[in-house]
Amino acid sequence: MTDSVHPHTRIQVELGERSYPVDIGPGVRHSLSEVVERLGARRAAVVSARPGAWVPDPGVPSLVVPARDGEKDKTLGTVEFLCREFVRFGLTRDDVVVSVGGGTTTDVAGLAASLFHRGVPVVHLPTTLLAQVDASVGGKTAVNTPEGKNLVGAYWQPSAVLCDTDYLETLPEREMLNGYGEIARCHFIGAGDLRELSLPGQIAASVARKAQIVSADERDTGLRHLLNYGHTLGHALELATDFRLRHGEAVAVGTVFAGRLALALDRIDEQRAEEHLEVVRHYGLPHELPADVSPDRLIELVRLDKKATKGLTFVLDGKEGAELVRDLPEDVVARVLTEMPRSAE
Ligand SMILES: NC(=O)c1ccc[n+]([C@@H]2O[C@H](COP(=O)([O-])OP(=O)(O)OC[C@H]3O[C@@H](n4cnc5c(N)ncnc54)[C@H](O)[C@@H]3O)[C@@H](O)[C@H]2O)c1
Ligand SMILES: [Zn+2]
Repeated sequence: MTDSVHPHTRIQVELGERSYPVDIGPGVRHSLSEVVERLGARRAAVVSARPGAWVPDPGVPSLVVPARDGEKDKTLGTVEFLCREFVRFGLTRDDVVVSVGGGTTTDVAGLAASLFHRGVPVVHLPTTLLAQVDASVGGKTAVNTPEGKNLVGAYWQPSAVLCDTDYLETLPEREMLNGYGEIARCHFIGAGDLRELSLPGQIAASVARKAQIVSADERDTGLRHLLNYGHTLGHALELATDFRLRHGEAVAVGTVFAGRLALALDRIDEQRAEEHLEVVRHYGLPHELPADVSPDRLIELVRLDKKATKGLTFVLDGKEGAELVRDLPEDVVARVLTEMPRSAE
């Protein structure tokens, strides 16, 4: 609560010396110059996918490098392009990289920052709901190769994240839904019921839960699995529909499925399984399997998921909360998939 002009919420990601604040609220982008000053940076390279008017003044000499959101440009080629721009500008390790854009831009700029001079501080200004609640927080950065998504990356924690909710004013409805898919899954991984909160409140609560999980397991060797709630089937659905379903939509269907699978395995009762459907529907997200995907195909894709070490592995709700459950019986998974509600087309 340090911004004198705009009310905002601050969530601290606790990681010892690498701890950082995530500020959430309308207008928080304007505190960029304070953040840059606190970091002691003399210059800033601002990688922005948004129009110039949305890029706040960093308060120091800066270079704005135009970027494009989207998976197509989330490549090592873009990382190289950015690094070369940084060199030409004379950016040093004592300066700062700023990203302004969706999760694809925060990912690619974050990776460039991690590599340039073996690591320059980075400040993210995520402009989509998904990037505000998920991609910009937690320090995972990555780019795609033609073989697959997020195959090349690094852990590089930002020095600060400014989630300006004003950015969301221009965000298309479908992109809002995409972010709600991640907010909905937070309900089942310990964030509690966020349905009655304001949008900034929902973002703050989702970030707070992610911050707790990341603090406990920065390098994804345990608790961080929880963030994949709904994602195992979600990833399979994205692939099976050739990305016709957006990530958050696929995660929403995966969340409903996770509830039904946990019920089938007697881990939760019927009411809790029903809550999965209610939460997903509350946010206006899809809850049915698309008509044209077969359970067999989905199971095949789940097996290929990079997070699945062996057998069928899902993050499932239970009496003590969600946890990673390995080696699930294939016949049960197949039956629950077959019994899922189906969309008409
Ligand atoms: N690093 C992580 O921990 C992490 C976590 C989750 C997701 N991700 C990554 O995030 C990416 C997805 O992020 P995304 O959903 O933001 O996608 P995105 O960056 O492609 O942006 C989605 C769309 O929104 C548009 N857009 C962005 N901001 C806008 C605004 N303010 N107004 C209007 N339009 C706007 C973009 O032009 C784009 O068309 C994926 O590549 C995924 O791998 C990373
Ligand atoms: Zn996700």
